[in-house]
Amino acid sequence: MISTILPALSAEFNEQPIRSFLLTLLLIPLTYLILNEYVRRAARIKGFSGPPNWPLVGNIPDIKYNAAEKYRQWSKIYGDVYQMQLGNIPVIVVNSAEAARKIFGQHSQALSSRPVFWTFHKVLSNTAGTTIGTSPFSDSLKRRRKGAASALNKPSIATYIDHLDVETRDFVKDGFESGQAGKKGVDPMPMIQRLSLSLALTLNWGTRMVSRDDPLFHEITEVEEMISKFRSTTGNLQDYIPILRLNPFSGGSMKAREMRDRRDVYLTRLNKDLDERMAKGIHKPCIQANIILDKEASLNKEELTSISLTMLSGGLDTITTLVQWSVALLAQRPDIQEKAIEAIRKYYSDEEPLCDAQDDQKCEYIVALVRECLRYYCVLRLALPRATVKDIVYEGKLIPAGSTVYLNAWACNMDPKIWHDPEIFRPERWLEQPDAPLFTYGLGYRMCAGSLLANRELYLAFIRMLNSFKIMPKSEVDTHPVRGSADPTSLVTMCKDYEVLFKPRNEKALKEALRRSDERKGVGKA
Ligand code: HEM
Repeated sequence: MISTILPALSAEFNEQPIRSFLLTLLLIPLTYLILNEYVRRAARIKGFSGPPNWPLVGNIPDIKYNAAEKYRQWSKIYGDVYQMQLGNIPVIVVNSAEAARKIFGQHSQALSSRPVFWTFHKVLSNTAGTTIGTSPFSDSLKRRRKGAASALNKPSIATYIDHLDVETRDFVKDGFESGQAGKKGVDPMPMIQRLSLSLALTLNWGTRMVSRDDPLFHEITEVEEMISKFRSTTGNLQDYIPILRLNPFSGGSMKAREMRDRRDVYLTRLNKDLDERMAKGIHKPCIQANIILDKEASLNKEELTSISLTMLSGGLDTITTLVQWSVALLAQRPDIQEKAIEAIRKYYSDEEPLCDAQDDQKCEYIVALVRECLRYYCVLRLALPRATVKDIVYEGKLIPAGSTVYLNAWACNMDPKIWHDPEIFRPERWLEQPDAPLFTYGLGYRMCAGSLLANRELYLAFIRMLNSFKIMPKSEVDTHPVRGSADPTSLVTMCKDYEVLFKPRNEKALKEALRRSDERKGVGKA
């Protein structure tokens, strides 16, 4: 048959070259579309229903904005667990507390991997550039997780209290000074970014970020923010539509490479500075130095860099955006601030605005307030995507090894079977139901390794900020977690820019507390 078709085609080309050329131009993409459609359909996971989807792109156009909320709405039609398709890749989405417990809780090991994305893993990162949170399962990941887990467990955190003390104190001082004691509006975002970054640098490299005027502050926050965008599960079309990877001028890939190069510069500088201090014997104890000196840690250079990156980026976009949303809400809710002050007064007077840095979350209302902020402003709404390494059977249906699974932490936090009023911001719910599940840190084997540190950091920052200031709105901002999102396509949800007034509750006591604390710690020590 081919022996008759080929000569016929060849004759057609010779007789009608332009028509044949145009026809070929049309036929190639059409053939690709048909073949790809076959591949896409074959990839679907049997037995799981889900929303209808488009050829080539699947459900990408449907979930471009506020994906987690769209998934939550779909769960009302297709059930708690359904599948949708991003380009060629089918994804199982888990939307309720009960289903999350059954799938992520009972199959922890089976869900121990992360999917590999073209832009992030193949263009942006090599092993050294991949954080623990974005690494697929491997022996190297197990070693890196072990290193990070021992640096982030309870006994280790107890040794970081001095650092938490200095950084949260400087956060309050920044609010007081840049806000001119409540007279000038301030944007709290850079303040909290400095806190998070300085803590990460101290814990990891033994060096502080004293001021937000430092050019390194701008470089790291800008690059890490851009890199976080490349981790967007919907922003990079070439991740799901293989043919787009052939485009050598892809703006996404070029930008990703530029960010990788810029990140390499500051990582090399931070590592080199620490090496020099270690060689001179003047370094401060820190995670990198501990691992380098630990002969049994058996981590290679790439793995060490991966841990540094994890420590650097782990709290940078999560803690910062959470505090940004929370301060905006508190400014608009004087009633919650009053309740917080009433609860704080059981332990600290207004003469002690900085409270006690050693306080391990004894004020129950502040603990409840932090948990409610984490629930309501679940910043990583789809946690981090998981890949299965073994088959899972859920309600008689098979999720085969190698599948991608999303935990819709946002929907689980809003589960009406757990809460009768999930849409309302109400810290008291955590006093009424202290054992209720919180999904913001994920679930199972790959759950957030930094949650204990984050909780302690948030508690101290909140109690000090609330006992030092009455927070008042300076500009308007929508604090609704969906409507108010500044970039509804982003992996990490943040609110729009705004300003607040930090009015000291007792200015004299605050000045004195900051002065005494400066004296004790040595102001601005790097
Ligand atoms: C409010 C602050 C934070 C939030 C909301 C948060 C949230 C998350 C989430 C949702 C995951 C994925 C969990 C999963 O797949 O089930 C994760 C992973 C991770 N987080 Fe956090 N995180 C926060 C702060 C931190 C901090 C401060 C650190 C470290 C300094 C950290 C280190 C990690 C690490 C190492 C992982 C990867 C775990 C793994 O893949 O094995 N996180 N985080």
